[in-house]
Amino acid sequence: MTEALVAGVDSSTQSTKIVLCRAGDGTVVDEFAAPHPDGTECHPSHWESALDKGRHLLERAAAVAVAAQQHGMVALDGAGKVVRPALLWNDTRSAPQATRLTGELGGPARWAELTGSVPVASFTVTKLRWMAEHEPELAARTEAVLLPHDWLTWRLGERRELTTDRGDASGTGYWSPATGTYLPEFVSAAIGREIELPRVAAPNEIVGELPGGAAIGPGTGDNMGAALGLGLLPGDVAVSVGTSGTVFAVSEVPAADPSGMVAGFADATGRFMPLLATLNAARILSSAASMIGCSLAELSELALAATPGAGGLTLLPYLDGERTPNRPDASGTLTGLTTRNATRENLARAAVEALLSSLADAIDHLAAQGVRPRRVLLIGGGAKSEAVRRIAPQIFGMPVAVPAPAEYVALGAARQAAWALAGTPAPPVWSAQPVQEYDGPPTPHVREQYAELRDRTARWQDPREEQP
Ligand SMILES: Nc1ncnc2c1ncn2[C@@H]1O[C@H](COP(=O)(O)OP(=O)(O)O)[C@@H](O)[C@H]1O
Ligand SMILES: O=C(CO)[C@@H](O)[C@H](O)COP(=O)(O)O
Repeated sequence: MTEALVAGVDSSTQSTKIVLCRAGDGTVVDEFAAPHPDGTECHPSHWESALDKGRHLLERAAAVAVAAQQHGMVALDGAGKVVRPALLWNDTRSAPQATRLTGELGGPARWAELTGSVPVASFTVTKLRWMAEHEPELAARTEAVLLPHDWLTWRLGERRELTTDRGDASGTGYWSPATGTYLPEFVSAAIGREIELPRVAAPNEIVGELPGGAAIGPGTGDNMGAALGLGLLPGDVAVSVGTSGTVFAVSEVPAADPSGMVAGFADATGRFMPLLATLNAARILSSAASMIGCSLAELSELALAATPGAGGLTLLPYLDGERTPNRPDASGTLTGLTTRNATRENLARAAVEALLSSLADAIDHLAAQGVRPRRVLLIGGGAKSEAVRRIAPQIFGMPVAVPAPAEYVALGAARQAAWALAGTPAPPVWSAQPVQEYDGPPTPHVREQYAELRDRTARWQDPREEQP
């Protein structure tokens, strides 16, 4: 009898990826990828169209599950129609609403205690408030709100029931990882009334079937999917260089950081997942490559040809504002430029060092919450860069393990599908990917250069922020 196949979807900011795997050990037998519009808002129909192009993989699966970019606001009317393009995790227009909601509902400490996080513009709850203030007629038509993975799962299952999972629910700002319950008063504070929220399914629950009978798992947020796909263990810290930069770990206890740096999310297996997300990551590299007029591969070679510190050239990579730290109005800044260091190599190096310094700050904040990395795993599209791999240990001050490039978010979704199919208490044990170790001499002066620029610009780029 041929072994059952399972399919996992990753509907992320820039593209849709699907893997078809053997349910028993996760061996990938087929893959698919298709771009969809990125930006900071996107009509969900584009995600569905991209997914439909890969439906031939889903039709070979006995079970499927969808992981997707977190936080996006998919507002539905009473007939289940999308009322507006989804505002996405990287849209910063609701930053003022995040500030107001934080103050109205007890301040950062209470938000952290009740929801695990202090809301910034990424969080769904702030987008609901933005819509209520700026698009009242659309808010009045909104009868339910879903996340991107919820909506795709609902559409795949022929709209049987609105469901979500703990992992993605924990990024809304109106669900509590500590109690596992919704906070309807937070939704009412945002949109002015209670609206329908998806039921939070169990981590391995079958929540629907495809027309051909394949089971559909609950799905999850993309970072929760990546943790499941990596088989992240306590002590591991994942650093993902995708459209977003994320630093996360799995934990047996919920996090609650009143500073707002660490988001206290839930994972996809019933545990917790403290996480920091930056708005700028892989696109720091593509922007630098565009400025220099080179490919990403050439950018890597140029960066490796320069010396640590880029001759004093330092980039603050807040190209679209920044989420962590919460500086939505910031912009990128290049400093230290002289006739001596103005080279393509130094600009490429400064871009890589900016990306990695930003992520090193995130690792430090996670450690301050008690999550000290035993091992750092580097994943995401940006981890394909040899310069990123070789410079990361120097900036992080510790060795870095780079698993073989794979679509870990989609793999995690496929593993969840296999878990739902098996109905076992724990997810199936899948073969771990081989890792390549990178190490190098620490270069603390690079982070000192970065920290000085980061802190100096905070004083003049974000006048709204309270200065210490
Ligand atoms: N060799 C490379 N060097 C640097 N960046 C890369 C490389 N390959 C892909 N990327 C970048 O990785 C990003 C996509 O990574 P991915 O993890 O798939 O992101 P997401 O999950 O947000 O779609 C793109 O911005 C792309 O430019
Ligand atoms: O907002 C977050 C995490 O809180 C982002 O990680 C989004 O989930 C987008 O992920 P990618 O498109 O970068 O995978």
